[in-house]
Amino acid sequence: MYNKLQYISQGNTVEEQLYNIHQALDNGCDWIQMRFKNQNALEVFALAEAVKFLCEEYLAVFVINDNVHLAQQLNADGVHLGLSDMNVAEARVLLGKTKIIGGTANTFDDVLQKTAENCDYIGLGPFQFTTTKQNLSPILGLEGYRTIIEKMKMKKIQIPIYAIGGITLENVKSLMETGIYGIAVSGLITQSEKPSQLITQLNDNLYVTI
Ligand SMILES: Cc1ncc(COP(=O)(O)OP(=O)(O)O)c(N)n1
Ligand SMILES: Cc1nc(C(=O)O)sc1CCOP(=O)(O)O
Ligand SMILES: [Mg+2]
Repeated sequence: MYNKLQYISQGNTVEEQLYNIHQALDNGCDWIQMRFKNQNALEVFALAEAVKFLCEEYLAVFVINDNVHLAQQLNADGVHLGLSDMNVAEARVLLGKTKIIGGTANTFDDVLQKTAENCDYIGLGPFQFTTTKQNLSPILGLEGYRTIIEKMKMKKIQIPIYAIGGITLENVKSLMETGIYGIAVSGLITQSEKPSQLITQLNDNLYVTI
């Protein structure tokens, strides 16, 4: 099954992105989502080629945010598609059955739609306010996850749910208790001064054996 911790990359230049992604890999992340928004195509391609190589070297999953054609061109492991990106069905035709296609949700109706589209996982957020992404959907908070996960259980929907948006180490235990599958984080890992210790602590809270 999928890793329970996703690192969503950040950085304003190819160099910054590569540094942050390399650091995440070096300190134990094994699922990288390359998220490099509003850049020119050549820079994005150059970064994606380098990240593909790094992820192969570290045996990490390599997912590209938004750009299905780039994921196809580089044979990435998958893509993450938001509510205003290419639809899942079209991406599935381009990428095929074996690639990972994740989708964004903010409401239970979004979850129903992503499930109907046969997404492989859902990024449900935002958990709380974050400056990493502009134009956030309404903030869910713990109660928002509890409500949506409960509705999923009633409908016997079992698609893996990743919480995303402003997540800190202190939030992980209570988020997992809502029934989510895992978490996706960006700033927490990027800005950490002790990334190895942080990633170990995150995984300790994510892979809790009962
Ligand atoms: C795991 C995960 N969940 C949600 C998102 C947000 O995707 P999207 O809504 O397309 O917004 P941008 O990331 O494109 O700004 C994500 N990237 N990853
Ligand atoms: C990429 C993204 N999508 C979100 C959503 O709510 O769909 S929140 C978000 C930013 C996640 O970064 P950080 O861990 O630094 O808050
Ligand atoms: Mg997107």
